[in-house]
Amino acid sequence: MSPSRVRALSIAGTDPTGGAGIQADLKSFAAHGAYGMAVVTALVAQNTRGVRAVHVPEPEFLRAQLEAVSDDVTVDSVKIGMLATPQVAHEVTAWLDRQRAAGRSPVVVLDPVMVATSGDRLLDREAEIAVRELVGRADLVTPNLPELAVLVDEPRAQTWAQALDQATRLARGSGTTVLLKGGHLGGPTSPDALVGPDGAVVEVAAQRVASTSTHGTGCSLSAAVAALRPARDGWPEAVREAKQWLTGAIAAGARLEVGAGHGPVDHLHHAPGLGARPFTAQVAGLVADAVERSQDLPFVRALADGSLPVDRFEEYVRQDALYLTGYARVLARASELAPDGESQAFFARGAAACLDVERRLHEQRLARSARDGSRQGAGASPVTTAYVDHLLAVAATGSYADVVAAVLPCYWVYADLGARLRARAGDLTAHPYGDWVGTYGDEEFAALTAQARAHADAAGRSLDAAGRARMCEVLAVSCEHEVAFFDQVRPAPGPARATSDELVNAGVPA
Ligand SMILES: Nc1ncnc2c1ncn2[C@@H]1O[C@H](COP(=O)(O)OP(=O)(O)OP(=O)(O)O)[C@@H](O)[C@H]1O
Ligand SMILES: Cc1ncc(CO)c(N)n1
Repeated sequence: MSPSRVRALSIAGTDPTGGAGIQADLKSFAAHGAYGMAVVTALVAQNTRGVRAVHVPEPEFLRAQLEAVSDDVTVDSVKIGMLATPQVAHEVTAWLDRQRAAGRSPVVVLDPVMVATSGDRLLDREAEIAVRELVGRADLVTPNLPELAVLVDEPRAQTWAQALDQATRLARGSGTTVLLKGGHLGGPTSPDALVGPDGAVVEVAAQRVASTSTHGTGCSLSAAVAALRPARDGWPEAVREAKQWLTGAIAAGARLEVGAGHGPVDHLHHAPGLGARPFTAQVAGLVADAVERSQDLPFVRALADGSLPVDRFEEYVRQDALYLTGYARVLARASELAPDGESQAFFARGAAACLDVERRLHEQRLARSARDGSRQGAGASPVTTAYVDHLLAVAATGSYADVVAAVLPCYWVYADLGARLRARAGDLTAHPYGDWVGTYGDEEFAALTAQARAHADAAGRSLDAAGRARMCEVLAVSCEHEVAFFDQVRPAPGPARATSDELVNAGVPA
């Protein structure tokens, strides 16, 4: 059996701020599914603003690290970065030669690092010659324009055509494929080109991103290509994929908020679910705000202290029953769209429970009007209609995630408000609306709400930023409707404190 992942080794310097060097290489390997390993050539005290100091361990220690890896692990791919001194370059060259002599031939990508993005040197002048020797041992070398100039021992190219000409001579002379990086040219695009030893040129175009998050782009790109190459057909395939990933990583870099200089790229930008905050954590503030505003409404205050006239409570319950029939349809739609059996069953049970509640409320109303001849009241109010229409619109046009976000506030706002009212109301046995408060403030409803939140988080996990934003919008609108729903009933002044007899059947059971 072949191993499940490409085993990739970075031989490079460090960046304690994690944007360049070994640290960037390991992230880049992981971002492309490789198993990452690292041998340190130099310890660099640097950050996004510049290099402060470089410590190069003894060459013997570098050799010991390299041997520790190759004595034990089959290396499929090697990325070589900062070499610092001629001695370091010679050690790496000698190790590669020993690997080849032993019949091992990992893919070798050489990033001829000479200067950091900040402009600081990372390579001795004398080491430049030693790096030229290494080019011939690599399968791919990835110079930027200044590095290419050093490798061909000529002045820096001023145009893309001059750069291609230098790259062609380097490839022919060394027998190594060159990935020429145009990042330093300026202009609206950031073109790169693969130049083969036979002179064949494959250009890999990419949009230039207006961003200062370019610290370690060269490291990250060469590591990505090293991770991809053993699992792809050729250099063009590996480079195109890596470039596309890097362009996204540069664009997402600013949001990391790392450092005040040239910031790092976001290596994991293409895995939005990874490490991102759960959806419910993202919207918890919105829901808390809706609960705050609801609890201060005249209707809710009067409900909590029991001063609400019973006809006002009945009006609320009537609207709630009308709402629940619509809400049940939307829960059924969530069940229909659900990605797995558990969520399918959860929302189907929710729909059935709502219809049970609605039926009970309806029967109580019929019984009451038969008994005392009271009016049954009109149909759905504009406020109720607006809420139900919002839910039905999401159900008709939205994704499963959208529908789950839309139905969530009905659970969440009620559960949190119920818990507060319950705490505020004290002993419910003597409370005129004790049934209602007890139902929404109880642990069972809190558990259902926690499950609904978990389903929303699961739905949000695999979404990109736009999908998440849609969920947030839909939930925010539902929260507004929740508040408006409570606010539609004004506790009219009046003596009508509910009698216990009137209220026996008025509660809303779960
Ligand atoms: N602003 C940008 N937008 C898009 N791609 C960019 C941008 N800047 C650099 N790149 C790409 O990043 C890769 C590395 O670019 P560059 O030529 O700057 O290498 P480098 O100088 O070795 O990088 P570094 O020293 O920062 O590690 C190239 O593929 C280049 O096209
Ligand atoms: C260790 C190291 N390698 C490469 C670069 C180039 O960005 C850097 N800044 N640091």
